[in-house]
Amino acid sequence: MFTHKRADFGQDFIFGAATASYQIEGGQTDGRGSSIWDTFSATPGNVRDGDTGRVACDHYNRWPEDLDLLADGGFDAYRFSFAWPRLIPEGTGAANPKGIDFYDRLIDGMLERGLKPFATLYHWDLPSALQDRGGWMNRDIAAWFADYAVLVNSRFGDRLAATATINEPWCVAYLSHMLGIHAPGYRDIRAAARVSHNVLLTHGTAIAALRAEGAKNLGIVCNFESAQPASDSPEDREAGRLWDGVFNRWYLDGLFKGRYPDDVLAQFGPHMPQAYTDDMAVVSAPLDWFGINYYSRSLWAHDPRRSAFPLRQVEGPLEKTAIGWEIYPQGLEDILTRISDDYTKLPLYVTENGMAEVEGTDDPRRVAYYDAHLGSVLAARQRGADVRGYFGWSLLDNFEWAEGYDKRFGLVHVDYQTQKRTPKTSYRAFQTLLTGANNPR
Ligand SMILES: OC[C@@H]1[C@@H](O)[C@H](O)[C@@H](O)c2nc(CNc3ccccc3)cn21
Repeated sequence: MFTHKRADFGQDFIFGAATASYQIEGGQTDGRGSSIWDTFSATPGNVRDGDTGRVACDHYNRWPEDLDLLADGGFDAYRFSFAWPRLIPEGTGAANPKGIDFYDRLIDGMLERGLKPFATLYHWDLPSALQDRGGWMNRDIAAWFADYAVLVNSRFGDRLAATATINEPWCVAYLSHMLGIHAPGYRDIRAAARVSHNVLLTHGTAIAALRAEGAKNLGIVCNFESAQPASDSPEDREAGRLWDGVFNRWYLDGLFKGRYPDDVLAQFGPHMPQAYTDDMAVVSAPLDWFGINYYSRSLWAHDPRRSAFPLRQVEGPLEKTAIGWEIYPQGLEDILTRISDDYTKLPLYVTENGMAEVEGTDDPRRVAYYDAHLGSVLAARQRGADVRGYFGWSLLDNFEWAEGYDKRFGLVHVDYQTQKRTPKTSYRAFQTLLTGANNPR
């Protein structure tokens, strides 16, 4: 079990678990439109074992059981995402009544169980029809997304505890348009530069539209890692700092200082959209809270072979998870205090933290991982960071993007042949922390 007690976090601290629509819902029916992850995963070579989200955890049909797992575990909140193609199949235009009905029932189901709905408007499943129109590379996506956000707010906003516009703009931009590892799979510095701006412009445009509708408790979720040099050489120290710019400072500086970091701009060079500086007031729109996803650290060395972003990742020596990420709890304390000290005094939520582990329901390593990272949250709070909540990633084993179903992050095991859910030891650890009991269902 954990070494911490619920009282250590204060009575108002929120504990939750997180998921995302494409990773768990399945339900490619009832008017849901195609998403870029449907097409990306259907393309051979993009996802391990050719896995897709066609069925996933069948959450579209099994959501009552999954909400029961959250309630029985003693969680206060559920971080979920809306599937844009389920609500507006073509991305713009007519809404899908069956999509609205699904999320109506899901959100009411949370409220009936005393779970606070923490919503994310976009967790990577862009409607394919919008990709046909340029997707994130088209500046018009800001208006398309704002209209979608206003629809969500009009139908569900009065029941949501908190709303994030976008999950992990770095993944939407760099991972998906520079590295090509996620959908739509571009490997193009010009696309990456333009999307790195458009994704934040879209966020800010949606915030303005939602404010005009009277929406409250608005934020964004960004992913951070502790970017460190692979050696003490000046070149490697510069490489570590540049990656910190790419992964962390681009978003922190953009959102909270209204400017992009010069070292990253220098790498993007002439590929930035013209007059992007005119958008920075919109990009840095005031927020009500800020979400931090943290998993690990990364080590970087100078790589002179590369004209842009001259760096390469180096494998580190620390214990690793089943997805190969080093276990480095200190990095969570560091990023929380850095954001609080250098960027914003907004309420902070750890909106994702967790680890991939080999299949099985007894997961002592994951218990130790969570215990250590919860300790980092406490340490950051003691250093003045206003951390208001923590969400474990993930409630369920699920579709892990390019890794398919091979990598399991769940507190609850899923047998994909039978869809049987089985709480793991780590779920029991949270249940004991949150309810004082270890009451197997
Ligand atoms: O990979 C685990 C989770 C993933 O399932 C979530 O959908 C996503 O929000 C998420 N973000 C990270 C951290 N960022 C990241 C870094 C490299 C590749 C992919 C994601 C991890 N995760």
